[in-house]
Amino acid sequence: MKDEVESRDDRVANLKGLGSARKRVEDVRFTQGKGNYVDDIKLPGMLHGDFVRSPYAHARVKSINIDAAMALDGVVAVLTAKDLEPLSLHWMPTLAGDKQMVLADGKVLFQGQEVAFVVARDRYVAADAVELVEVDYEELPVLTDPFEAMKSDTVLREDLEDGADGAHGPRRHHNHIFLWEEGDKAATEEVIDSAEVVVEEMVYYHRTHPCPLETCGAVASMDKVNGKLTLYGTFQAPHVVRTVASLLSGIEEHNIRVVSPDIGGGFGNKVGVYPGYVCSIVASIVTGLPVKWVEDRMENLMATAFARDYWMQGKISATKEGKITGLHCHVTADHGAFDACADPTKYPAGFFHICTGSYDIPVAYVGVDGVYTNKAPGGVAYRCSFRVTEAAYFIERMIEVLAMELNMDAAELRRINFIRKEQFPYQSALGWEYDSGDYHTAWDKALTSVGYDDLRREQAERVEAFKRGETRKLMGIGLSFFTEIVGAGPVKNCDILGMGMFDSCEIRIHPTGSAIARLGTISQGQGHATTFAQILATETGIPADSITIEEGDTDTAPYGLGTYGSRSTPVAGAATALAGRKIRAKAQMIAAYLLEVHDDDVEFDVDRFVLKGAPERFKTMKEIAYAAYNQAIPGIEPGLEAVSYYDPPNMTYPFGAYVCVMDVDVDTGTTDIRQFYALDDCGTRINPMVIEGQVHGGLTEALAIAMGQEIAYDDLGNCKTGTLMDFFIPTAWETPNYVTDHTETPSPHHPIGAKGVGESPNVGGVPAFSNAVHDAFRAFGLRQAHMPHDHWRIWQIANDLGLHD
Ligand code: PCD
Ligand SMILES: [Cu+]
Repeated sequence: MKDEVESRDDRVANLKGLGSARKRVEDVRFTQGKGNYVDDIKLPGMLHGDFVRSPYAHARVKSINIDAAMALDGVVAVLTAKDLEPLSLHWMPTLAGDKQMVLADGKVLFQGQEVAFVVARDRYVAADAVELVEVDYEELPVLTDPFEAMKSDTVLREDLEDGADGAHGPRRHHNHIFLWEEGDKAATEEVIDSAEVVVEEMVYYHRTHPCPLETCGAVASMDKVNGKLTLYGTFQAPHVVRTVASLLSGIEEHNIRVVSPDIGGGFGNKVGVYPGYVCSIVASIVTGLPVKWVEDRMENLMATAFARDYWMQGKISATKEGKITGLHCHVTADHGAFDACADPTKYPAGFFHICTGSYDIPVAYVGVDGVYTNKAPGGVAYRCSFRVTEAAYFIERMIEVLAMELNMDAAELRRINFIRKEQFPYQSALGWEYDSGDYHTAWDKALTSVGYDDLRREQAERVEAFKRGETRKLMGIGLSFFTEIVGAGPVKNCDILGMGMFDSCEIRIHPTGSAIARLGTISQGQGHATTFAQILATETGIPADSITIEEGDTDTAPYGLGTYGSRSTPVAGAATALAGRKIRAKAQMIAAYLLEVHDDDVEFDVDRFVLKGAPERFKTMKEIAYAAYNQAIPGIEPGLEAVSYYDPPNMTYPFGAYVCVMDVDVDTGTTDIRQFYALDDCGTRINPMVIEGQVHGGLTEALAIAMGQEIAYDDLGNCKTGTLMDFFIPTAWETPNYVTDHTETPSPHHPIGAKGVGESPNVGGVPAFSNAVHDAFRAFGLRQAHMPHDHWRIWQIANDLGLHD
């Protein structure tokens, strides 16, 4: 009997439960070319769609002639707004309460906007036909600057001109979308006006793009005989897509099946609904054949959701000793042509009001003005839970600027303002309740690990050597301490298009003691098949290797709001733990019956229920599972299944301390990252190896954003960064070696104490990289220089500071 001789440690190890560095089970498939992505789906008779897109950023569409395209052999249909109008599908609702043209209706508002949808037997024929569609445009004045847009007579959204009120209250101007405010404005202004020290700065977080490896795509298949629509796609929220598709098309929701197969990275890009999805569905309904639409890289960069583009005007006040007294922030948010921002409905600026950061700031105010311009719509998280990276960048820049003004060490300034351990749960001035944290411990650990004092000494010597003309390289120490807010989250204040942001897990234990669990979330590479099985292993005593995790098929998975905003662990992870506990509760009754004792006389131990005080008498979970299906147990129904829907009482607040040490070449503007240290605290850690992978990935995206990646436009609204020749994606060459570390402060309200981690490295990483660049020039008076810090811009900083003279 192997079981009896196995030690308890062996049994724990065998589970591969919480805390074990279990290898990612999905990688066997991915590394052997066996992944199944949208473009791998090939259905009999499948047609292919491709878009005619606008070359202009703002133009009236005078006419569209499809004759030549239709005449091309292999072309089945060319859809324009006129075809969609009778179905009321020429416009669609956005996640932010605005509406967006599916196909150009009278005019175009950004370069790359969808004008017509060609459907052909072959992807290449479709592309050829796109060239044959003749569109007559009349160019209109282009607005690419949100400050200009708010003054201009040019009306971008003619459809809204009469309506004074938008989805989030009154609009001040025809190009204004909303003003959203939080905090006490009057009290904040009073504190700042009478403060001993005040600094003011404009901090710009430029427009960028998630640019996942796999672009967005969908395959729609309408089975007219049975009235069933199947939609495969790169969806980060498959259930929401099903509900929206049902509401828009009128097809009953049980007749729609949405499947997210393997996804090659999401990063927020695949949260929203795009015209390509709608057009594939319509085309499949019209033709009766499956229709595939997969965008190419240029289309992805130019037309699907961008991220950031926040102009943040800040004021921060403090005492002479450096105690912060107030924070004021006004944001001008460039949303592009339609407000398609992916945020919980009540928060048009996401969770930007986490911008007081990790500091105990007594009073604060934030106001965000959303503005229309002739740029692509979007405003997605891109590895940050709804505008949290903007907020963290803002406060971490303001802290640095304040430290300069006070002539103080920036690490010390942070230390004296951190929320103290005993203040948690902490109520922030802008309304959040931080669940738990221990910032001082994390900060001290980080600074000790990097040898902070020695680094500062070396930096000071370097500045002296530079002044003596002995070196042309400066040294920057980039500090960042961040608090994230993830796990949306309480249904009472977070919903998307009216759907409360709970999440779910359903588990079914098979007679032989293995299991399948399904969740309302969907992995895009995060490793859910690995980690969620670990939660269940610890909760149910069934080894992770015996549990299949399935996500993404709305016909089988319980309803959930999907994966973004690092919500899977805080919300679906909690549902998973609770579903596991329901299994365990039933298993306890079965075990007691089998052992012929009272329920309370048995207790759970790793993978079994043992008789209290007599652990040699036990029933393993395997035995219990078998009994659940094969014995008639009085008062207990057969089977072993559970489902849990979880509405979190609060969000979780992971945090971290990052340090980036960088050498900057004053003459070439090139940078060399010597060291990058990242300490993350995400509460209870499910899988340390997955966490490390998440941190490496997130830091590399942060590096990209801070050091070169941007979506840039010229004055005519031409997108200048529509290919990977111009849009920076770091390779192994630019990417430094990261040192990761952690502290572990559990969330008090999460069943297993876990917080999210996927987004943290972006939120904390961007300010660390950017602060390093700024810090290198601090001795020469640099206060604020906008990202991305590419070589040319760094060279310019040096030049403006007179360092080339
Ligand atoms: N404590 C803890 C936490 C966590 N974890 C792990 O880690 C991961 C993550 O998690 P989270 O944080 O919860 O998150 P999720 O929800 O899952 O996911 C999401 C995220 O995720 C990240 N990561 C990643 N990765 C990959 N690979 N891919 C991708 O795509 C991605 N994305 C990105 C993003 S961007 Mo947004 O969407 O923007 O909002 S959001 C996001 C998983 O697996 C989990 O389990 C652990 O272990 N522990
Ligand atoms: Cu965000």
